[in-house]
Amino acid sequence: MKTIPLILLGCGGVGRQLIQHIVSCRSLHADQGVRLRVLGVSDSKTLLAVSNVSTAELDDGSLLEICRVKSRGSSFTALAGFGEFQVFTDLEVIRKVLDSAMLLGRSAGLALVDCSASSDTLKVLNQVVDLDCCVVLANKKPLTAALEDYDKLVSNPRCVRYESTVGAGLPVIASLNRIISSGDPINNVVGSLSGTLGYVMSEIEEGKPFSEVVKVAKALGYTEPDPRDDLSGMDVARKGLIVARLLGWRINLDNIKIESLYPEEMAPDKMPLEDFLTTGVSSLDESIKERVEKASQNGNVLRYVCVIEGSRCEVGIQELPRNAPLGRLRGSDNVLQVYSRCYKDQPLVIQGAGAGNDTTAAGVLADILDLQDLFP
Ligand SMILES: NC(=O)C1=CN([C@@H]2O[C@H](COP(=O)(O)OP(=O)(O)OC[C@H]3O[C@@H](n4cnc5c(N)ncnc54)[C@H](OP(=O)(O)O)[C@@H]3O)[C@@H](O)[C@H]2O)C=CC1
Ligand SMILES: N[C@@H](CC=O)C(=O)O
Repeated sequence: MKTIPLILLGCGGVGRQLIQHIVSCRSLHADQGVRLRVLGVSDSKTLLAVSNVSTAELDDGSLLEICRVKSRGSSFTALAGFGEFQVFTDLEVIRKVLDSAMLLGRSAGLALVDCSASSDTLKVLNQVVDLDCCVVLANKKPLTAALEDYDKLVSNPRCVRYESTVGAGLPVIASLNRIISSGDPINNVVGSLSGTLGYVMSEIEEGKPFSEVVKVAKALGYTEPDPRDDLSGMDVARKGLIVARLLGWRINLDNIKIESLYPEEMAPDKMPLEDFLTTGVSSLDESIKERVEKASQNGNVLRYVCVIEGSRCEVGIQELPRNAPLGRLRGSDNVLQVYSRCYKDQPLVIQGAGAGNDTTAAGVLADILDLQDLFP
């Protein structure tokens, strides 16, 4: 039986769902001859990990209890004395991850799985890459950091997977990689890549207020921890950048033209999230309703679109015919149209649920399993 030892960073909506998937797929994975050995799980403050990473693992009871505690909103300290694990805080967290990577990297192997929404994980991810470990990301931020950090992170492509960063569980990165490695030049990519903005746009067409549907999108697990990451277009820009860099573009986030749905004075550094959700977002209801109605009078709908073409990478609202491929999208579905030599007149189209904890965590799990040939 193959074993994949892993440490999970981030135990929010996606991280917890990943743990649930790992536990519920035990017998499926056993039939496939592979076992996922979870050595540790962290949130923003604490890492719970086994002391002997060469032989031990967090048992399923402990993993499920970790999920229960975090979904109640409690901290990991509520688990003191529950299972056979040690508690690491502050600098000890990185030390434990790096010690594990040093010990396992060249023998049993280690996958560091980033389901956080933090930029702070970049350093440890790059350190474990240097130690011959694998990394799997749902978190877009490390991949959208400065080019030199990105280059380092993806320097050993066989050991890096990040399918869930674009289109959640949809096979976007894998499909693009196949086209690229076959020498088929990709000329143009157009997509609707935000589950949140897709959901928001199609719900306001039904007459619901913007502020209300933003809150529902958050409750459904579609938004980033701060939904302004979605509404500013920044989350889509990150996905655009990940795709553009995969296509070989040497660009950074500030080379992307981004349209925000809220004014500068509501930005995270100027308005607390709570104020944005209680008063800020509802002050936008009327202007967004007018924009949607104007498009509707022209027989059109509004969609938030990402375009990567020529030397242009931009994300913003477009008014599109209701029956256009992007206009027909409903709910949190994403669509990506890829034009290349082989897909010249009719694009390759990848479409389906593009957000949500279940599909995102399923994408992360599939990425981990995809690495199995690198493990003994
Ligand atoms: N939901 C979706 O549809 C999709 C999400 N993603 C990505 O998945 C990631 C997770 O999203 P989601 O689960 O919704 O986010 P949550 O906010 O629910 O969870 C984030 C988790 O990361 C932890 N965390 C924060 N900083 C660090 C850190 N420095 N080290 C380790 N852990 C940290 C948080 O800790 P604490 O609990 O202490 O706050 C929390 O447990 C995001 O990057 C998101 O963009 C990607 C595709 C789709
Ligand atoms: N917040 C994102 C989640 C997936 O990346 C979205 O709405 O698409």
